[in-house]
Amino acid sequence: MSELKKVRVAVVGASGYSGEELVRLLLGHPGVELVAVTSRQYAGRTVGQVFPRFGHWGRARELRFEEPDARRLAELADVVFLALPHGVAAEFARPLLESGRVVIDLSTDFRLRDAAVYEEFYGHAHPAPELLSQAVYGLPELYRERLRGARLVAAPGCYPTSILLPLVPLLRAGLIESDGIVVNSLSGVSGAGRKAELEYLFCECAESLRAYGVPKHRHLSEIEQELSLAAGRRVVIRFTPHLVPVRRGILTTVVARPTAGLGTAGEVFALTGRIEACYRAAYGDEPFVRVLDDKGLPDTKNVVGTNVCEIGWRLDPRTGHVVVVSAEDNLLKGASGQAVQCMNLVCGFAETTGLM
Ligand SMILES: NC(=O)C1=CN([C@@H]2O[C@H](COP(=O)(O)OP(=O)(O)OC[C@H]3O[C@@H](n4cnc5c(N)ncnc54)[C@H](OP(=O)(O)O)[C@@H]3O)[C@@H](O)[C@H]2O)C=CC1
Ligand SMILES: CC(=O)N[C@@H](CCC(=O)OP(=O)(O)O)C(=O)O
Repeated sequence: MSELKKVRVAVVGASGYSGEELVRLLLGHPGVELVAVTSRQYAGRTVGQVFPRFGHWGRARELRFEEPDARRLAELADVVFLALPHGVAAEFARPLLESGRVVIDLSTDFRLRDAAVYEEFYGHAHPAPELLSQAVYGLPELYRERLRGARLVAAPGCYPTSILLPLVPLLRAGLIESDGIVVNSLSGVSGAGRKAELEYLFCECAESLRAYGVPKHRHLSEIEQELSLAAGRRVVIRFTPHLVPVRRGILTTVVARPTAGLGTAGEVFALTGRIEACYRAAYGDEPFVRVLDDKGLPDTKNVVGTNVCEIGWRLDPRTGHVVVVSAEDNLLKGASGQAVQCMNLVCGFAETTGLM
């Protein structure tokens, strides 16, 4: 990619929470020019008017939200980010891809390989099944090589990222059993999007905690798809998401059974070494995954505002389990930061550009 010619990028759904983060990251990205942002409710207003915190950027004072129009976006931009509700994203992806544009989709529309699984979890037929085979699952730590030069990127969900990063290396290495895995996740309220719905009003969720999506949250579809690929056999997990009264951040706790015994001090010592080596091999060189040493467990305050997923773990010889904890910012490593990381790979920029 030439130093002089910037990649022209657009964000569809730029007034939502993940769209806002994309705008912030792309305004500061040295390799791109943000040429268009869309919002139906704010069309005509500048980015600086809608998001006063961006007002110090000259570009934010001149760039105006516009009505979403796929044909116009295809004329203006080389790369288009879709930060739209699922279903709507596919409607934009199809014409943009037909016009030869790169699409980086943050919704669930292209994350599943099998349209029948989509139908099972989303309750309706897939809106563009013919495009599924060309989508690359946008988790760079797993699919880096396929992302280079991809035309359609399906950025993973926030819960899936927080679950796949800790679990995939252990499954691939055969260090844990693929059955009986239990996962609990806690999400900040921005995970639900910037919409006015009763259950997300301040008085409904402040100082209160609740589980939801039990027993079959829609993210199970992509989580089990990717865990099954890692294990080489069908994996079914028990997953319970919770809403917690913070603005952003996800904390996930995974409990799994090691394939090796934990009955003696020697076995504990041996498995400790194998898990350490496994994570070192998987993430030792990764810029956005931080595996903590045996004194630390993840804490969302250390990752909110960053594109980092933190992972920590403990063996529990008393019950014969391994407990792995991860923390990430749902709007960054769980959404927009990861999408920009993918764009960097697609466009040939250094992977950390605009994200450090
Ligand atoms: N929030 C999170 O933590 C994460 C979200 N995601 C996914 O990313 C996508 C965006 O999420 P999020 O930012 O939270 O959503 P928000 O609800 O905050 O924002 C949605 C955006 O889409 C626009 N929009 C909504 N409906 C339409 C439509 N029919 N046509 C055109 N534009 C529309 C809205 O603007 P306007 O109404 O003004 O047009 C708004 O800009 C979703 O698919 C979500 O599931 C993925 C990972 C994490
Ligand atoms: C707190 C909350 O409501 N979270 C959302 C997850 C949002 C998200 O990650 O969106 P995708 O489905 O596009 O991945 C939920 O549970 O549906």
